[in-house]
Amino acid sequence: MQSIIRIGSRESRLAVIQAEIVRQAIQKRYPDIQVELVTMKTTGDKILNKSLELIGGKGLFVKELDRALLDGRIDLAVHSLKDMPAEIPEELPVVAYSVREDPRDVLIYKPGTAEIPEGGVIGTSSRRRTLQMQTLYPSCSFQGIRGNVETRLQKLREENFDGTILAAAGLRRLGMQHVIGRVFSVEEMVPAAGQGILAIQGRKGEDYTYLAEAASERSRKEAAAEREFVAALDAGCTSPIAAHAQLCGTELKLTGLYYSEDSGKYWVETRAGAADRGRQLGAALAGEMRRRE
Ligand SMILES: NCc1[nH]cc(CCC(=O)O)c1CC(=O)O
Repeated sequence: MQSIIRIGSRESRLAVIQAEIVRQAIQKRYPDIQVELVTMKTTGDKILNKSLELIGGKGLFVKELDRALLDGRIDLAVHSLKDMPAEIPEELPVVAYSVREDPRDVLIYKPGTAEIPEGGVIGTSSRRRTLQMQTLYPSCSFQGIRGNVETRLQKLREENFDGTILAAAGLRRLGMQHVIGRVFSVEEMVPAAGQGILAIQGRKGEDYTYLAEAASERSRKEAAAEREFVAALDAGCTSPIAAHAQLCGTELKLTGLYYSEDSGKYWVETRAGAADRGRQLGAALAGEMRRRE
């Protein structure tokens, strides 16, 4: 085993905390190995003023780390699984999935308030969240809000927003769960595929048995079903298609959200299948929902 392990991550505070979770898990098991974080700015982080759609989508947040992994400047990269594109390069597979943090989305009210007023303005750039919020808060309007978690909370304080929606996972990892106003159930607001799970990416053909204790089989199974559902239906990174799976014993329960660009309607459905056949379950639910359109 190597004497030093370098873990790459984006520079945001949340990304560093997430990489640190993985670093500590490895360090705890292998105290004699040096485990280091290497942070880097990604194209997606540099161009915050343009919409993700214009600049080329999710992949932008991972490209620089992919390159560093290929070059051997880092040995692992830690990502929020939900930010990873459907197509992951074959040479850079996900070699472990973390235990899942709270997968739910939450609503944060403007500081000093405890509700969204009639006709209020919700800050979100996510079509998935906007679509489901229109059902929950039909009188509200929606405006884009971008940046990392801290920036969005700052915009909520200073700009004309009555609320914003974030992932509970990110807030909890940042120790900022006190800002949470309302927690949405995964049925009310189907989370993004992979939400709350950290993906640890490595190089093909290398031995990553040292990650065994940092990895969750449960997350791997849930992620397989969720990501297959999205991959089977997805038109692109800004599509509102969403999925959430829960392992219950030997069974996986998968909830999928399917959106039709033609009709502007969406459907949420749940289906169960064998725990070790997550991909088949994701594909089956996707096929079923597409036919229902
Ligand atoms: N889109 C940004 C992003 N990517 C990952 C998280 C944190 C939650 C997670 O790990 O799934 C967030 C913040 C958010 O959506 O509120």
